[in-house]
Amino acid sequence: MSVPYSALLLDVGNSRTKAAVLQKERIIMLGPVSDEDIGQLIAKSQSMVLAAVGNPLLTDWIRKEAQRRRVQCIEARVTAKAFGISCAYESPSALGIDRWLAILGAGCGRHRAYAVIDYGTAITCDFVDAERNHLGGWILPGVNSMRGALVQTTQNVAARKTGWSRMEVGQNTMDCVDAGCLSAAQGIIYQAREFCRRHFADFEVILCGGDAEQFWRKNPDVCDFQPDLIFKGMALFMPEKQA
Ligand SMILES: Nc1ncnc2c1ncn2[C@@H]1O[C@H](COP(=O)(O)OP(=O)(O)OP(=O)(O)O)[C@@H](O)[C@H]1O
Ligand SMILES: CC(C)(CO)[C@@H](O)C(=O)NCCC(=O)O
Ligand SMILES: [K+]
Repeated sequence: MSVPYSALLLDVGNSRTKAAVLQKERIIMLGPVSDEDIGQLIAKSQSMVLAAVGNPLLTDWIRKEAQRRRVQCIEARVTAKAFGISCAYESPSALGIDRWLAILGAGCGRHRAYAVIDYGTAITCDFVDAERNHLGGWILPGVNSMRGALVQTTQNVAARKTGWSRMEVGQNTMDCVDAGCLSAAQGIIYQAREFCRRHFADFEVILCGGDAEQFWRKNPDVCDFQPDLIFKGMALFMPEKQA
């Protein structure tokens, strides 16, 4: 598939917005952006792809800003089938667009079955077989949400508000919480592999998302890390006319 010339790619997540620029076939990641950055980026663009799961007010403002500046704004949406991949949801529009983009991005040029794990505000894992059927997936709290939920629902468990202990096991409450939440999040890689072994002859596990790198570093032999997957998925939504 030929990827078009140059466009802004915006991923409005639940914690923050991330941007990238698509230049010819290359994705240049700009990282997290402030609302002010977003305005400036839109002003400089001719076209953009928008994918939003968070902050409806900001999303609406982005749409209006694009319209006002006459920037073509393509909104990525989930459909029953796209780029050869079929969606497992009976109501495809209920699937998070970030999940779909990770699925599509990971599917680019891949012929084997795969699992894609997105370590964001929430953690999601989605499975696609070698025939390019999305089988379904998992949604669980992200590491920060896990930690926050523990503090809220227990009397005597305290946790750090920022930063993480890197102890393998804790010898005090806060370290135990950190080690427990990080182990649980890491465990998804092994659970995904277990699911894949039962369902696929051959498979790969790919990680993306704001918290992914640390989990990949601990498990480099059993998974890949592709920080630009969501943007790769978004690039597919650019019409070819700009090529
Ligand atoms: N500067 C930062 N601000 C916010 N989160 C950060 C930052 N640096 C790393 N992170 C980590 O990234 C995670 C959020 O990941 P990511 O940015 O992929 O999620 P998101 O896209 O905002 O949320 P969603 O999962 O809803 O799409 C947080 O759990 C946090 O631990
Ligand atoms: C699960 C999250 C929060 C992950 O970012 C997002 O994809 C979302 O809001 N999804 C909608 C629910 C679903 O995917 O079934
Ligand atoms: K995400």
